[in-house]
Amino acid sequence: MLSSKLRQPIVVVLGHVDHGKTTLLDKIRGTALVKKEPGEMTQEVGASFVPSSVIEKLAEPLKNIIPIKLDIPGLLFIDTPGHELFSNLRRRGGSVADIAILVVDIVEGFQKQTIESVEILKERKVPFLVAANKIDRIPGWKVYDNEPFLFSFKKQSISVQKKLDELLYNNLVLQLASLNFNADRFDRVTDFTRNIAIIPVSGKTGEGIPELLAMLAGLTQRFMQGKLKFVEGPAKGVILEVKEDPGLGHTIDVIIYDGILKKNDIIILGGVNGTIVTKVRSLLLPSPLQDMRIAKTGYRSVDEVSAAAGVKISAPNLEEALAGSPIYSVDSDDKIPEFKKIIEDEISKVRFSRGVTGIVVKADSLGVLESIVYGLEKRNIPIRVADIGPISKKDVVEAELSAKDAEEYGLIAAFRVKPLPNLDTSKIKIIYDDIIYQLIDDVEKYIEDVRERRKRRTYDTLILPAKIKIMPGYVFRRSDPVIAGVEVLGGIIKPKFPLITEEGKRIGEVLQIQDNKKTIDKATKGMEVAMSIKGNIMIGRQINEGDILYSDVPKEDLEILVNNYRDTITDDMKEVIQELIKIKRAEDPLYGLTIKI
Ligand SMILES: Nc1nc2c(ncn2[C@@H]2O[C@H](COP(=O)(O)OP(=O)(O)OP(=O)(O)O)[C@@H](O)[C@H]2O)c(=O)[nH]1
Repeated sequence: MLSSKLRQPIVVVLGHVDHGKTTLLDKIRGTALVKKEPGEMTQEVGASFVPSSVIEKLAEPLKNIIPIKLDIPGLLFIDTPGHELFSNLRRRGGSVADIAILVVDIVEGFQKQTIESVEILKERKVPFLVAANKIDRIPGWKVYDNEPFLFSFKKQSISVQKKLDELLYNNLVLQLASLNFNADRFDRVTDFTRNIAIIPVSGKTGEGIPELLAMLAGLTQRFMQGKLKFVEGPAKGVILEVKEDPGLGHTIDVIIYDGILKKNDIIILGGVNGTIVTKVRSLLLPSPLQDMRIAKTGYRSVDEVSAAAGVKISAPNLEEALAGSPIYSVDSDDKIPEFKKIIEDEISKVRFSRGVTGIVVKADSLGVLESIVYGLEKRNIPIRVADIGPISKKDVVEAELSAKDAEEYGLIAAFRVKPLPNLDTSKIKIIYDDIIYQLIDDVEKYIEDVRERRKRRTYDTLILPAKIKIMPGYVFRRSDPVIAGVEVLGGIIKPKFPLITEEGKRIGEVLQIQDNKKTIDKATKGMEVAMSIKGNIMIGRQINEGDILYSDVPKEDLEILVNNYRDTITDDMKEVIQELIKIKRAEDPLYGLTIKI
């Protein structure tokens, strides 16, 4: 029988923050719970199983539109949505997840993390469909709880129907097209191998859930027969999370995607300090009748689990187990070296030390480390070391070595890891974040900032605040360039400084300064000097004798002056700064906002 040969597809949920991932997953689980017969739903760790009988029941009213006869046993949903756990569902060259639901708020459309989700799905080669969520928020939408979308849609007013299709087109179809994906509302797709199906749903009201489940089941069954073939042999899986459980010590939550895992099996997995070979002490599943999401305490022990399944493994020596690492069971000791090598090879691709000038990346799990490295490399940020575990002396030394070549790379990007005690990290920068993409953004921004600052860092290259007055009766040349006697009223003026009027209008830049016919490189308060000013100006037009001019100090230069060279600021320069801030604020409300003088 075919049905016994296919395993359940593993489904993940991704999307932008607050677009409704958790609500949608809860609704799917809740809907399934209502429709199930006693004993139909098995308990899992880190995942929820929705059996095909439930999906068929939910899709029954739709049988004329989406006819489904399911051969897969059901769908296995990974319970925690989002990038971080998804990263740990890694498998060589791809993901353990068979299909993903990309949740997008239909009203808000694609946001930053939606695009990042698409990128990460592309990278891991996971097909996806789109849940256009929160349709109940469309103005005028009438709620028909838990109905198939197509039924509820039919009962909406023409204007609401139009609005939905408009939002769907503008916020989803066009956005996906810009990422090179063809997509359409699921009931208009004729070729599912070329088009991504968009299913309008509401995680709040349950509308559209029947179609969402039917599409997931139908598509995986139809297009993934090969991948879903169940193999009776030893288990293959991935470590989702490493935990310390009361009374159990260190355990690992594992997703088994192939084969069967039995109590007392020898298992091989990746550890922080090398591969771990151990023996399954017990296989644990949540106790029956317990909400799987809060199943933290009571577990029941089983003799075996078969793919696909989420299970907690208790075994000796799991303290150093590595989330995101592959895990294999073997049926004979001879095979241990072979699988050890497979795991070592795979892990060494993700953990590396290259000796190039670049940053150091430290993370607490293999999958996350891999995602961060991938994200940084896509932004052309070089990486010297990528590794697991707390920040050590060696990491700091590596970052310091990079900093010698380029200050901006004297940086450690840390994901859920901390420095070891008593570590001197004063010579380098550490950026911490628990959100992968935030960390990548922050790293990129820091590198750019250091570069930007370096460009202007030295005092000699700063444009300093200055206030000058064109002395009446001392104009020697009215234009091209203007040559006039000026009095320095405050600050320091130098050749090449751009000048502005009291109204903030740019009028040219200082060409040369002379004192008693000798060219000088700067003039300070109280000096009366001859100055040439180049620019498209004429005395009598844009400026007049007796006018006051200021140097046009860029915002960054002012910040650097105040932050790094505070002791060079004289009282008269301070006054000029205050006047400059007033002038420049008219155009840039942020000018001088961050400085204190
Ligand atoms: N009206 C409406 N509100 C929804 C729907 N789905 C989710 N929400 C609301 O949107 C907010 C965010 O929902 P979550 O499920 O927490 O979103 P999430 O994507 O899991 O958010 P994170 O876990 O923070 O990334 C909550 O206030 C939900 O009640 C929906 O279909 N309709």
